[in-house]
This record gives sequence, C-alpha cells and structure tokens, in this order.
Amino acid sequence: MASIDIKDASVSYFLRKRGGAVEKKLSRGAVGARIVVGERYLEINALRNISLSLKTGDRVGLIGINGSGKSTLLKLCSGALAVQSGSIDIDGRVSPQFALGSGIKPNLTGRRNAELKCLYMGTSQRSIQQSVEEVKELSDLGGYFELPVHTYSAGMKSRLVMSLMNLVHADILIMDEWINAADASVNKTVNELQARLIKSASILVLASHSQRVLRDWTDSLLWLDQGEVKAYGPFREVFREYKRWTEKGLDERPIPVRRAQPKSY
Ligand SMILES: Nc1ncnc2c1ncn2[C@@H]1O[C@H](COP(=O)(O)OP(=O)(O)OP(=O)(O)O)[C@@H](O)[C@H]1O
Repeated sequence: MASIDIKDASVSYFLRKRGGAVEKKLSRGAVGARIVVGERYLEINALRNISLSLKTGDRVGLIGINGSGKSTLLKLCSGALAVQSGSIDIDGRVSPQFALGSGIKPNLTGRRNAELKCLYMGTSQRSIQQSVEEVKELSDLGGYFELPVHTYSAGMKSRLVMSLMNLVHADILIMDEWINAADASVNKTVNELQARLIKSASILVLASHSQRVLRDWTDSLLWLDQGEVKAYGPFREVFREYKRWTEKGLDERPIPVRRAQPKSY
C-alpha cells in the first residue's frame, strides 16, 4: 500500500531585500503567495499548514493561480523538499516527473540516456539491453534514439522522458504540467505514454492549469491559494468553485503583502 501523509506542513522561501519599494511591485497583479516583508529579508510563505492524506487509488489534481504553491507541494510529495514545520511521511517508490526530466543529458543519445537511467536504478547488466529496447519502442523515436538529445524537438524529448519514467514502475507518480508542452503532432504518443504511467501508479499527484488534463486524469482536486488549501474534494465541485472565483477578477484580491513583526534572521 502506497501512502503520503502530510500533517500541518509549512514551507517558506527567504529572499534578501535589494532595496526599492518591493512591496508595491509584488502587490501589483495576481500574486499567488503570501509575502512577509522583514527588515532585510522577504519571507515567501509558499505553503502554510497543509494537511493531506493520500492512499492507493487516489488521483489528485492541484490547481491554483501562478505562485499559489502547487510546485512546492509537488516537491514535498516527492521527498525533494523538507518541511520547515509539520511532518511528511511517504511510503512507496516515488517517480517525480520533473526530476527525471532534469536528469537527461542533452549531449548523450537517447540510447545512452536510457542505459544511464537503468544503471542509476540498479537494473542488472542482464536486463539493461532489454529495458533500453523497451524505451526505444515506447518512445517511438526511431533513428533519433541514436542521436544526441539536444537535437530533439520538445515533443521528442517528452516522449523519451516519459518512456524512461515507464522503467521506474513507481507507486507514487508526481507530475507537473510541462508534460503537455509537447507539440500537437506527437500528442497521441505522449498521451499514451502518460496513460500507461498513470494506470500503473498507485497514487497520482498532478499539477496543471488545464481543465482538460485534470478532468482526464484526476478525480479530486486540491485548490491552493497563497499557500493554503482553499478547497479539497470531488473534481466537479472544486473546479466549479475555482472557476467562479477566477472569473470574479483577481485584481480585486486583497494585497497579500504584510510587514513582519520585528524579528532577527
Ligand atoms: N526557489 C525559490 N526561491 C524563492 N521563492 C520561490 C522559489 N520557488 C518558489 N518560490 C515562490 O514560492 C511561491 C510558490 O511557488 P510555486 O512554484 O510552488 O507556485 P505554483 O503554484 O507552482 O506556480 P505556477 O502555477 O506559476 O507554476 C511563489 O511565490 C514563488 O515565487
């Protein structure tokens, strides 16, 4: 049984102030995070008091405007980021899609990248060749599999990344939206690979701005705003509420910048 158990977790990023009326700049437009202005530092409260319990079978979509904390929560769920307060327990093999994409070596061929991935995962020498051929077939890259990755289009790179992810056999799949950046001509292959990945995972956490992607792959939504959970529940209900909220116009939102009580960093 795979599980993710987050209790009362908070994460902040700290930025050194560089002078100027920073509060004014930050308060213009739609800002997703709450920002605390200290004497010398800005504290960006990316996640505040998040509690979330996921188990086998859960398919959760993360929604929220830019900067509301979705990627930060994905990083928490994948174990790539530590909480500053609260706790997180992850049980199961995690495959964070964003981390895997960043592990690709552009100067090496698709084949060599697949071999390295196998070595990294501890695949036995006996099985490496078979796994690499599996990646080649899944990715449908043909001759491009033998060329350096920097010669690939965005869609080709997506196909390679997702075919490599299929090797991991993850219990917990963590996906960020860039996976849909593939160009229209390769969407079918990319979607097939994505479907295969999602079906084989026990838990899915997927952040996206696309209603279609979320509707296709998730059954519940967690809506983040200024790092807090604004709603969590069945897809249709939460999405309806979120849509109504965004249509009201974000310009009228209260400014999320506040001054810190004097304290030393
Ligand atoms: N490394 C970092 N250093 C400083 N601030 C950061 C860092 N990463 C994220 N933030 C800030 O934390 C807040 C939450 O960011 P996060 O990337 O989690 O939002 P998001 O909901 O994924 O946004 P988007 O929809 O634009 O991808 C934002 O205000 C962002 O500017």
